Amino acid sequence: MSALMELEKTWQDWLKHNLARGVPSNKLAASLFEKGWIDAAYELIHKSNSNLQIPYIDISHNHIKLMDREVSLAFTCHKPFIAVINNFLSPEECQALIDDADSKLKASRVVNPEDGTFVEHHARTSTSTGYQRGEIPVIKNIENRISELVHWPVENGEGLQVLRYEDGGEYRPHFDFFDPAKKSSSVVTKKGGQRLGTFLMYLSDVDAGGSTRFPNLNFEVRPKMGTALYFANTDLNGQIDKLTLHAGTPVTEGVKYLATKWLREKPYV
Ligand SMILES: O=C(O)CCC(=O)C(=O)O
Ligand SMILES: [Fe+2]
Repeated sequence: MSALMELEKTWQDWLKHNLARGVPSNKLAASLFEKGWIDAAYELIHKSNSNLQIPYIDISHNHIKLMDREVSLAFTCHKPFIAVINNFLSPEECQALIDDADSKLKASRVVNPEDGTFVEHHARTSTSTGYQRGEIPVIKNIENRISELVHWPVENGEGLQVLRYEDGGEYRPHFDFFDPAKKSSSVVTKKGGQRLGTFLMYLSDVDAGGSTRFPNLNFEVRPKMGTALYFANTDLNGQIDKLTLHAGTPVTEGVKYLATKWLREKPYV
């Protein structure tokens, strides 16, 4: 049954009326979303020819059959949109990424808000390495799987990054979106536009610490090998959402490996 068809008659009339008078469908979808009718909001965006398309995960079922893997939703949050996806990667895929990345890791960098250059910073104490899209077969498969799950083209993804956090390693609270108010924004969005979503994959189990924490939302996701965490950095109107402030908390026992894929508004070429 279509989620739009399941809406109460008064809301269906409201929708028809506003569409007829030319209100953009993403604006109407945002109102549905605010009301908690997430499926209906996404269905509206998906069915309409709205210019603003956004990545979305179908949360109508607890298990999702993808082309090459069945995954399950362990946690969802509506505003901002957040989903924790279990069984997204196999242990073999996690190990293959770790094995390939291990010899290439270098100190991680962050974007300098003043000029858009990448610089080392005490707020991000991990080592990492970046890949081209499809650089090795395991990455190509994973990128296709992400694309299928979030309904977003592979071409709009930045290259995968693999990170390693050792004892005390962390990524202090930050946003992944580019703030239009910052000087660097025009430089970093030139290629691909805004970072609409963040797709993190935990490649290792960590004995203690190493959660991804959302300080403004009061929860954290603990790392578990093969689990993925997706969150939307902007709302349905394309506005940056400051509730997405997040951090990788210090690892206190063990080693945390993480793969990060940022999803852009437009093709990232
Ligand atoms: O380490 C984490 O859990 C968060 C990583 C992160 O925020 C990022 O790579 O942008
Ligand atoms: Fe981040």
